[in-house]
Amino acid sequence: SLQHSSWSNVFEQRKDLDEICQNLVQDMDAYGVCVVDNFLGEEKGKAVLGEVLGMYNTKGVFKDGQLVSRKGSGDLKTIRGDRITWINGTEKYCNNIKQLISQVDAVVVRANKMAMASSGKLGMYNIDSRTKAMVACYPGLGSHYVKHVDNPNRDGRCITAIYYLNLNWNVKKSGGLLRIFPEGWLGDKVADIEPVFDRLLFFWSDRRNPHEVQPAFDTRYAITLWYFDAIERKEARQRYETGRHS
Ligand SMILES: Cn1c(O)c(C(=O)NCC(=O)O)c(=O)c2ccccc21
Ligand SMILES: [Mn+2]
Repeated sequence: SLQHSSWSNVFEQRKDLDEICQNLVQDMDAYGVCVVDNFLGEEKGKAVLGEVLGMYNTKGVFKDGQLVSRKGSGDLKTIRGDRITWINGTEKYCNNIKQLISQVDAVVVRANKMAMASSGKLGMYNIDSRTKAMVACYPGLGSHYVKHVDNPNRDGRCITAIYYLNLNWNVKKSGGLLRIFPEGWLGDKVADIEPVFDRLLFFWSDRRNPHEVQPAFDTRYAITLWYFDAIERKEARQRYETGRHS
């Protein structure tokens, strides 16, 4: 269909795949964090957003947010935090999300190969699989995510990729800033990432990148993929199977 054919040239329209991959290899070497703006372009980005909104408005798809306490003005309010659902992209009405996932896969796989050839840090990994896509929504009202490390204990995940869907997001008004505290950045430097529409973010999933989602006051949507290193993943499975897991 027309929609399908327009996907094939998404990179020609935006930036070509090679440029994005070189950018990723360099930034992961230098900072351990990489931001790619206008990843899909407005039309495709809006198509993905439309599918996410459709899912969000379909009862039972998103799990209820965890109850979190929000230090209000003195009183302790409990609010519902992030709401998530896991998809592999083959579900109904997810064709554009599926295409997004395959575009991110294409970047990660190609950058991994490029880094192996140029002995970049990304080349230390052999990325051969990933998690399903986690679609997350913060319902506003101060919902947030406490400072954490995605993969603190070598579960196999080496790169976190987050695609943000929030049109005209203004952090001053709506909060929801992602603050990363990169280990090794001198002083108390932090990376503040605004969750703006059609932005794709990559960062090392391990202890190099503790991060938090600051309180959001409007609904905040994101799609996250975690990419596995083959060896670390195999070792994690072995530990789990022999019950030697922490
Ligand atoms: C909802 N949500 C998250 O938002 C982040 C996270 O770090 N998000 C960063 C961001 O959205 O900018 C997570 O890391 C996470 C991990 C397990 C379950 C849910 C999770
Ligand atoms: Mn996280």
